[in-house]
Parts: sequence; structure tokens; C-alpha cells
Amino acid sequence: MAGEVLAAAVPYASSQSLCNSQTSRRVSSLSSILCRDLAPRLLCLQRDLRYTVNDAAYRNNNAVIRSHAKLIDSIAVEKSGIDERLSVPNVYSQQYSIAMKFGGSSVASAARMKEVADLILSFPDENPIIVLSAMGKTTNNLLKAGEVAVSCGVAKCTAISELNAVKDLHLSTVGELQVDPSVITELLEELSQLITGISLMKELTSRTKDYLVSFGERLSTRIFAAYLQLRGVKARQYDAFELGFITTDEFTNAEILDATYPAVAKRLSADWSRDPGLIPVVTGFLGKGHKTGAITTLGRGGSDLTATALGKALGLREIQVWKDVDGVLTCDPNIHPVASPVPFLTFDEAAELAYFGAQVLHPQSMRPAREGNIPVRVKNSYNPQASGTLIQKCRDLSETFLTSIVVKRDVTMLDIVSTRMLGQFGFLARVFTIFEKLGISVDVVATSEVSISLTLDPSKLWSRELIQQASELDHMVKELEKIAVVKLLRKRAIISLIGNVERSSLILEKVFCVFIEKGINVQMISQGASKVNISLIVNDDEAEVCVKALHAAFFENLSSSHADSVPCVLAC
Ligand SMILES: Nc1ncnc2c1ncn2[C@@H]1O[C@H](COP(=O)(O)OP(=O)(O)O)[C@@H](O)[C@H]1O
Ligand SMILES: N[C@@H](CC(=O)OP(=O)(O)O)C(=O)O
Repeated sequence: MAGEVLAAAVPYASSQSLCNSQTSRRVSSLSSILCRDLAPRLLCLQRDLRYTVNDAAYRNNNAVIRSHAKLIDSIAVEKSGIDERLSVPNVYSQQYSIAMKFGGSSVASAARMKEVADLILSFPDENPIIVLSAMGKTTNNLLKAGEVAVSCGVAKCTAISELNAVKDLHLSTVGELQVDPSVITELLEELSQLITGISLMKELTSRTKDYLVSFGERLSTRIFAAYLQLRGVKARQYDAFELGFITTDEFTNAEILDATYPAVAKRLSADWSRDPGLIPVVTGFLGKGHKTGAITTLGRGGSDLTATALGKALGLREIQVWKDVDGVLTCDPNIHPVASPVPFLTFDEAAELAYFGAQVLHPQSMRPAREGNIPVRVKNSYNPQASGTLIQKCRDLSETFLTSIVVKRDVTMLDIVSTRMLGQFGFLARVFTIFEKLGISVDVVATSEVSISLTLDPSKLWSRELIQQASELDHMVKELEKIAVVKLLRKRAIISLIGNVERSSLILEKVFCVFIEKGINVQMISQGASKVNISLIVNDDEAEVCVKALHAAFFENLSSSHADSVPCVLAC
């Protein structure tokens, strides 16, 4: 298909002699005059061109260059007011259009996989890339099986109930879907060997953990791609670590490296050219460490990030993440079931919400979407009719007061009061150098001239073994005590209010009314530079009461008084 697109572009080419550098210059000069709705297309074009220029295989491909020239010309035409958009071939729009990510809850069983397949096929005009997580609780079961294997002894490995639950689930799914079991038999055998290996070694390193949990996504995608094929769909399974997802070697919490985007775009584009109409089924969550070459994972819930990275790599029209809730909700429904969907969010709001504890999105997942300016839609695979949440660069905040309440539990807080051995600058610098050296991330900070209160990011701390955590905290306190009096306060919670911080006084007025009524004392308060978040620290055992009471005050007994006098604010 891409071959056809390129061939179609040849007659339109404005200059047969256009060379790569000329094309680059034209892209750059045009970027300055582009109106906003064309920017994402130009970005996509610039990136595509960069790959083309950098790639020896494409270097002499005049057809590619000519198609770029045609696209650049089309953008210029649009700028001058003559909209030829519909008659212009666009390389990407004729390949993949959207990414559809389905989480563990959406593909938890054979029945769910059938429904997800129906859902995908109910969009016949789309050319989707599918991203899947592991089925149901498979990731947790694999981790548990690994932990048990460390101490149970080789002879008992075959009896590990979590291992057998994983095997049974996948074998019964294959049976119910009438897929050939050979698509997973080798993987299941490899998994058993790995568990035996862990048992023999009596240790489960984070590198091995990533290899172990990778079986979840590798199994689910193989089954689902085979099932789509049975239904006559041209589906193909991809392991992200073979597709070009290159990451840091920080096992269990790896970061996607920039080299991923061109590698993935090149590979998927080439495969489409060979096989137009192809539907890739890609493992979420997984990557390949750039130094070790070993399988890495992107942190729990990382399949969201895989989907947004694919969206950016291919300049897709939209990234859809399909969950088991009607979108991003006003608070965690497990704490307060009356939570309702939030229709619109900005990338910044969604990122803040995810970072401060809303389980619904991976904390880093907004970054590629924001960089590529690709809208993200959060939808419910159990209720596709629900409109969900649309996350984009900007939204009208004129009606917005508070958007969502999120809570991060079991947080450690530090009160650090200077002994005045150092000046103020020296004090702050020394404190943060200690955190840097120990690799401990800080979430919320409030400072005065001689003291700092802050919370430690639990996700970074919890990724360490318990013993390591305790000794690190001990070491950190000892270091800080050289310059300060330190109080370590455990079992705190961060309640973050995501909303229109232009109205922070009104928000805080209401918050403090609620807290006074409930007799709750706020121990620290911080309004981040992001301007969409106010964070309050309370005791962990008060967190649920706070969230319910705040939700009732902000979302359940709405009076129009706050919205009336507010000017229109466009958040970007
Ligand atoms: N603010 C929120 N909005 C929506 N869901 C939330 C929120 N906070 C917590 N959740 C939880 O996140 C879950 C969805 O995220 P997740 O389990 O990662 O989905 P999936 O595995 O399908 O990707 C919901 O079932 C819900 O319990
Ligand atoms: N399976 C991985 C990755 C993931 O993204 O899962 P989910 O989409 O179900 O949150 C996990 O459980 O963390």
C-alpha cells in the first residue's frame, strides 16, 4: 500500500531534482508559518523526513522524497487558504490511523477477548494498531510465582498455584477461542523452565522479574492475534522488544529512549508496505534495554505508555486506551463509587493526575502524546457507548472549578529543620544533593527559610526490596542529621486537587470548610508550578474520609455560585 501511495505521489512532485537537504530546509521554513491544526502533520512529516535522511536504505528513494515534497506543498496551499487537504495523499493517514490499547481488565478472559475483537471490528474505517496488556491478574500472579520459587525448592515448583493459574487461564482461553494451542506451548514451557531456574538460583533479580512478567503480554498478544486471524483479520503479533522499543536498563521501571520512535515507525511502515491493511497486535509494557539487550518493563501499568509512544512514532490521529471504567473519573471509584467521568482533560492535568496516584493512567504515558500532540481518549471496553475522557493540549476551563481528586497513600514525609550550620542556599542544596546521591525522588515540597517539609515518592522507594528501603531511609536520615534536625513521619497521604488553580482561593476555601467540619488537620500544602494541582498532606488513615467529603462538597452538591463570575481561561 505505501508503495502505491508513493507511486501516486510521483506525478504531483513539484521538483524531480529536489534533494534531501532542500526538502529539510523547506520543512523548516514552513514550520514558522503553519497554523496550529497543521502543526502535528508537519511534525510527523519532519520526523518522517529525518528518518528518511538518516536511513541508508531510504537515502536514494526519490519517490519518498517526492511524496514529502508533495505533502509540504499541500501544507503551503492550506496556509494560503486553498484547502486541498482531501485530495492530497498523506503517507501516514493511509497506513495506521489509531492506537487502541486494551488493559488487563479488558482482556481478562476468552469472552472478553471476543468482545474486544468485536469492538475493534466495529470500526471498519480505522487501521488500528492494537496494544494489549497481560490477561487479568497475570502480571501479579507471575511476580508471586517468582517470589514463591525463590524459597519453595525445585521439587515444588510445578505446584506453585500462581504459576498454574497463569497456565490454566491461557490454555483455557486458547481452547475457548478455538485457537491452535501451539501459539503458546513453547512460551509456557519456557516459563516453567524460568521458574525452575529462579528456584535453583534462590534469587529473583529485577532483571529476571522483567523477563518473568514479560510472559503475560507475550502470551496475551499471541492468543489475540491468532484469534483475529481466525476471524479473517490480517493480524500480526509483535513483541515490543523486537519491534524497536529501546529503553534504559533500569529494570522494572525503564524509560523509553528516543531511538524508539524512528525504529518503530520504520519497521511498522515497512511491514504495512509489504502487507497493506495489516493489524499489528503489540505487547504493551515491554522494551529492550539498550546496553544489556535484555527485556525491560516500563513500570506497572506501562502498556498505556506503549500505546502513546506508538501514537507519537507514527503520528497517529488518536490514541485510545480502553479500560473498565467510563473514562477518567472525579476520584478513585474504589474509594467512592459515585465518582463520575471527566469529559475533557489537558495533557498536563492528566499527567498530574496520573503522577499523583490515579491508577487509571501510567504516570509517564502523557509525555509522548503531548510531544506528538496526539489526542488520547480513555474509554470503557465494557461500555463502549460511554463518551469517555478526551485528553488534548488545550481545553476551555471557564466552567471548570475542580476536575478530579486523587490520593497517593502510604507516603513518607520528612520535616527537616536547619541547625543553621549552613546558609540558606547551602542548606537547600545540601539537602537535595543527599536525595540525588541516594536516588530518592521527592514528590511534594514546602520550604521556609530554615526548614523543608517534603514527601518521598513511594513508587520509587517501593520498587526496592524492603530491607534495602529501610537501610536507605536510615542512611538518608543520618546524612541529613549532619545539617538538620530530622523528623521522619510515616503513613501520610497526599490528596491532590486537580483543577483550575486560577481559582485556588475558592478551592481552598471549600477544602478548609470540609476539613474543619471533619476535624482534619492539614500537615503540609503545596501548589505546584504546573498550575493544575494543589496538594495537601494528611494522615493516611484520614485519606478516605477526606476524599469522600471533598468529593461530596465539590461534585455532589453543586451550586452555580462559583461558576458564575469566572472569566474564560484556555488551559494549554
Ligand atoms: N480517577 C480515576 N478514574 C478512573 N479510574 C480510576 C481512578 N482512580 C483509580 N482508578 C482505577 O483504575 C482502574 C483502571 O485502570 P487499570 O486497572 O490500569 O486499567 P487497565 O488494566 O484496564 O488498563 C479502574 O478500574 C479504577 O478502579
Ligand atoms: N501487565 C502490566 C502492564 C499494564 O499496563 O497492565 P494494565 O494495562 O492492565 O494496567 C501490569 O499489570 O502492570
